[in-house]
Amino acid sequence: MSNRPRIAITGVSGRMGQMLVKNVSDNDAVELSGAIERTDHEWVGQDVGVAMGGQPLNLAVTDDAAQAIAAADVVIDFTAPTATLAFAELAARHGTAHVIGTTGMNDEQLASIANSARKTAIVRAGNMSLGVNLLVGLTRRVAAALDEDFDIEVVEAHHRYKVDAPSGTALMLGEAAAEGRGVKLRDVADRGRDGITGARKRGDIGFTAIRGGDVVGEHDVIFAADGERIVIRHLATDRGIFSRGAVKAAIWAVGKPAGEYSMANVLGLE
Ligand SMILES: NC(=O)C1=CN([C@@H]2O[C@H](COP(=O)(O)OP(=O)(O)OC[C@H]3O[C@@H](n4cnc5c(N)ncnc54)[C@H](O)[C@@H]3O)[C@@H](O)[C@H]2O)C=CC1
Ligand SMILES: O=C(O)C1=N[C@H](C(=O)O)C[C@H](O)C1
Repeated sequence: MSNRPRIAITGVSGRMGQMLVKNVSDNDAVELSGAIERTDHEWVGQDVGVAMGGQPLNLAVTDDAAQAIAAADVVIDFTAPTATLAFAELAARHGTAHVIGTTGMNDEQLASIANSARKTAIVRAGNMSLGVNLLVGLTRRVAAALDEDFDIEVVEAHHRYKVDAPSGTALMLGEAAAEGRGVKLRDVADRGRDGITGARKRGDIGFTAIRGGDVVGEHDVIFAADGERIVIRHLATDRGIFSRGAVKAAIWAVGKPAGEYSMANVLGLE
């Protein structure tokens, strides 16, 4: 009997799901114990390795999330908000740790996640890469050092299939900038300019989203003043950075007390 952490992965046919299956099954320190997809998905019942076009991994894709989550120590979840809420409730019921990469959740959905985190450890981040989580700290510090003569804009670009905007990462960076300035993002966020918008309001934090092609994920935080501009940039070229971060978070989360944690906690950045 192995005592390696047993990891279940949700949405295994997805862009992130497939990357996670590969990283977890290649990692000798952990065991891939569950491969979950939505009911009616054509992969359900097939070996997950074969469904991905590779060698068998001796694990069938299941739509029985309750059973797979109950049998795991930790579930890694990059799917969609409503699915993630249901997985969080299952993880809480079974005391399974939960790593959430899903973005696009509204305030009510985030409150439901916080409720599940009263019963199990949840690591949630709009971006699981080391680089972006370093950038978050940097953005907070630069925003704290500058006054409102510097207009803050967050610009992000992603592939044509992304369904939410601004990206989870853009919102993390916006939150960090607002924290640095000592304001609430909800009071200063300017999202979706169109038409006669009027001049920019001093102190606002603006968001712009570009969608196209196969862009993995690009984020700029711009501090623009009269006569100078600071740009902090992160470019992702490989989804492996998110996936490896999520596996690190999963190993870290096993055995942690109930609560909601960030990647900064996992990476020891705070
Ligand atoms: N936090 C981070 O570092 C990152 C977060 N993401 C986020 O992860 C999420 C997924 O992204 P992608 O993999 O690109 O999307 P995708 O559309 O390729 O994959 C989503 C998968 O979830 C599955 N799914 C949906 N509902 C389900 C359910 N009820 N049960 C089981 N499976 C279900 C779909 O069938 C699909 O396979 C998005 O919210 C994205 O923004 C993506 C990359 C990095
Ligand atoms: O949907 C994606 O692809 C990504 N989503 C995350 C986000 O919303 O920030 C992280 C990364 O940028 C890729």
